[in-house]
Amino acid sequence: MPAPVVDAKGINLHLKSGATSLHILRDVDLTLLSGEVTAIVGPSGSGKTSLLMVLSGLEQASSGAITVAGTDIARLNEDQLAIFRRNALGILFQNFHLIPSLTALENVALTLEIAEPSLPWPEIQSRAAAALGDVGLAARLTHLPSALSGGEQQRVGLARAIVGNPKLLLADEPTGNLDQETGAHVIELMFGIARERGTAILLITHDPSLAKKADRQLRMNEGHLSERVPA
Ligand SMILES: Nc1ncnc2c1ncn2[C@@H]1O[C@H](COP(=O)(O)OP(=O)(O)OP(=O)(O)O)[C@@H](O)[C@H]1O
Repeated sequence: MPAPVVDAKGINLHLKSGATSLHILRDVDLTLLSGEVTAIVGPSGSGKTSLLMVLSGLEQASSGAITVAGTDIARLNEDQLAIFRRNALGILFQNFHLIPSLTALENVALTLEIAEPSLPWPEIQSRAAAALGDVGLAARLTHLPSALSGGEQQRVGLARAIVGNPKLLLADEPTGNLDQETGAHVIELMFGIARERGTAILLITHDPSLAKKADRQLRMNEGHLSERVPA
């Protein structure tokens, strides 16, 4: 059996809020396999985003062990973590975070250029265009974000997240700003691309109908992560 993309064991996260220390993640274990889509649901403030922060190395766990794509991320310094994020991770946010002055193609190309600076520019452009084609935006390459619908902007975000072929795609409420139908379309594209390429996906969502489309559903409650028993 291939090694999991994410192997996290006994993760605890304490954060300071003024004089008090909050226990945000409590003995979290998580294994994510290549090509598998896992959804996390749970109440607001239960620790879902915090878990994504820890898995991406943006927040350091207080205890526990985390291996992502074969790398023990606790051993990496800030510079190594930045390289790890560029090479192994794709991240999709609720707010699309596109650069407003760059076209769809330039937004995706810029990410690839940063991740793989040695690639020749024509190859960067053709891979960025292919990623936009994969999300159905081949006819929108030269549009600025302001000339794209919300769903199209999030598809540019998805193209940007997958253009470097990450092993792990982290998506935090990626459909939160979209209507139900548009959101479902983005999710289907995302799941299809990930399954085809063997990317592991961790999706945070408040929408039970989207969570149901995942291979596995987990529930975060007060920092505890458990299997979700579907209603
Ligand atoms: N930098 C921080 N310092 C102190 N506390 C924090 C910090 N970031 C998050 N928290 C707290 O950690 C808890 C978990 O937050 P988190 O954002 O992970 O929840 P969530 O489940 O993603 O919520 P939501 O569904 O509303 O996005 C919350 O109580 C939050 O106030």
